[in-house]
Amino acid sequence: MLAAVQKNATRGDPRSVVKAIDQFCRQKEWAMNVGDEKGCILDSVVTEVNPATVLELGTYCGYSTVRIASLLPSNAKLITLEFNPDYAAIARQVIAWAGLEDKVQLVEGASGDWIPKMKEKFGIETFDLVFLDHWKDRYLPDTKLMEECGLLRKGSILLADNVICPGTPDYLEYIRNSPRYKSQYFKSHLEYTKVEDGLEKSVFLG
Ligand SMILES: O=C(NCCCCCn1ccc2cnccc21)c1cc(-c2ccc(F)cc2)cc(O)c1O
Ligand SMILES: [Mg+2]
Repeated sequence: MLAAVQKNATRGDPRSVVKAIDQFCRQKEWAMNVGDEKGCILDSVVTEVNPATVLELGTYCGYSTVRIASLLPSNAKLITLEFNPDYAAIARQVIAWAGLEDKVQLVEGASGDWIPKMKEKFGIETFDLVFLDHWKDRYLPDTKLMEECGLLRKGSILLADNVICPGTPDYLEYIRNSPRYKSQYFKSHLEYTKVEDGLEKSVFLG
């Protein structure tokens, strides 16, 4: 995938990086990027929220990192967390090829360890937008952890990938029934397939 980006995408052009990855995943080999269809929904939410601070849980190869960072205002910060060092190494190169390294801080480690340290380590007060795309059984515990650590403010937006496939039933149950969130489901498809999937957008009400 990285070779395809370096071969087919223009340095400093995030859109060409996104296009090169999508082409590779359609023509050569499937990969678990959010993809072009759900990616358009992600773009519209990022544009609408126009966040100053973003947390992405699950960098993978940096596809959604590039999509988000390319839409951020100049002073905005995106912190992206990746557990797998091999994925992180690839993502750093993809993000650099897109010319977005100044907007992105890639951190290696587990969400459960890093979320409690966000304030002290990165001088973050609260996140305007959180994109959840990591282990599906961590969406719920990490959302509760973010609440407990005071990382969400009235109006913070959570956008969760894969709420249908692979699925995050406990997260959906919680977020859709909690009086502290207003949720909306964006029906779509699993990246590069016809299988149903979707994004759940939730506003923290404080
Ligand atoms: O598993 C998925 N993503 C998570 C990958 C591992 C994340 C690890 N990680 C990263 C940061 C981090 C921080 N703390 C702890 C752990 C952390 C995923 C899977 C599918 C999928 C796969 C097969 C299939 F047949 C259908 C669908 C599609 C997606 O879009 C996905 O996102
Ligand atoms: Mg995903």
